[in-house]
Amino acid sequence: MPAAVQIRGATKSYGAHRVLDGIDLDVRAGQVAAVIGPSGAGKSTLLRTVNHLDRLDLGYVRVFGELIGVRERNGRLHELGGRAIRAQRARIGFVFQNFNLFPHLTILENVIEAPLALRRHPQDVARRQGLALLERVGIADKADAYPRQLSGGQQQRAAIARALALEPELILFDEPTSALDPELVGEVLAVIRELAGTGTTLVIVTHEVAFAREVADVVFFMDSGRLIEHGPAAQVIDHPRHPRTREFIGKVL
Ligand SMILES: Nc1ncnc2c1ncn2[C@@H]1O[C@H](COP(=O)(O)OP(=O)(O)OP(=O)(O)O)[C@@H](O)[C@H]1O
Repeated sequence: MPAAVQIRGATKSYGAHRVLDGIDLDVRAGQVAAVIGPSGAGKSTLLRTVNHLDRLDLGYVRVFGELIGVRERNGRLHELGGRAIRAQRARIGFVFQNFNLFPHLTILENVIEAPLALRRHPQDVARRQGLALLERVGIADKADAYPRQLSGGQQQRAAIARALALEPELILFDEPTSALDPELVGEVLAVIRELAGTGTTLVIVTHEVAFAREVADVVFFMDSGRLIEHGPAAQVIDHPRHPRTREFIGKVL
């Protein structure tokens, strides 16, 4: 079975600033992976390359064996077209820091938009499945409300329901709780915790190191565009080997 996510030689610069510097990373199918590290380390950029929201200068990403955003021809990588990239993206759930719900659609409409447009599910089937997902994240009573009428925690739970609606085998979370007031963080982590037990592969960029230790099978510590250390959560967080990891963990825990 191919790795759920395989990243090789990921390198990317903005101008003279090398944001990703030759990263190799593997996440096995069904694993929960957490990516931690200081601000500016390149965590979000790395995550965004996994569904080609950001493009690599060098290296490649495979998701379940398939090259993402590029194809190989004559030993070189060539960009795929927009339609092919969108089709790949539809198979990968993505939860953004700032929810990214459509403001003009109700919560239920947000959740069923992709199944209706991409999977051509009949309206009643999509609505039934959408309501079940909202039930699962605990906001079924908000189905007909608009995003602005919900708290940040409720909006993020709606965004998770939306990510689940296409039944992805892989879900990427980009700092899902960092835009939330502290008292709302727990309700979103509870939903992610529940997902972590279901066999879906999750990759979570997070500042919540204690949460990473609790749910992650594998933790990746990044600094200055490099992958410094990785391994089981108990090792990387409780017994870090690298001095830079030790310094970071010492500050945040
Ligand atoms: N579109 C962009 N243009 C220029 N620089 C960028 C762009 N996106 C990110 N960067 C820079 O790349 C570096 C890595 O950013 P990234 O958001 O990936 O880090 P991060 O580890 O996720 O940080 P944080 O935890 O603060 O979100 C930062 O120095 C950031 O300023």
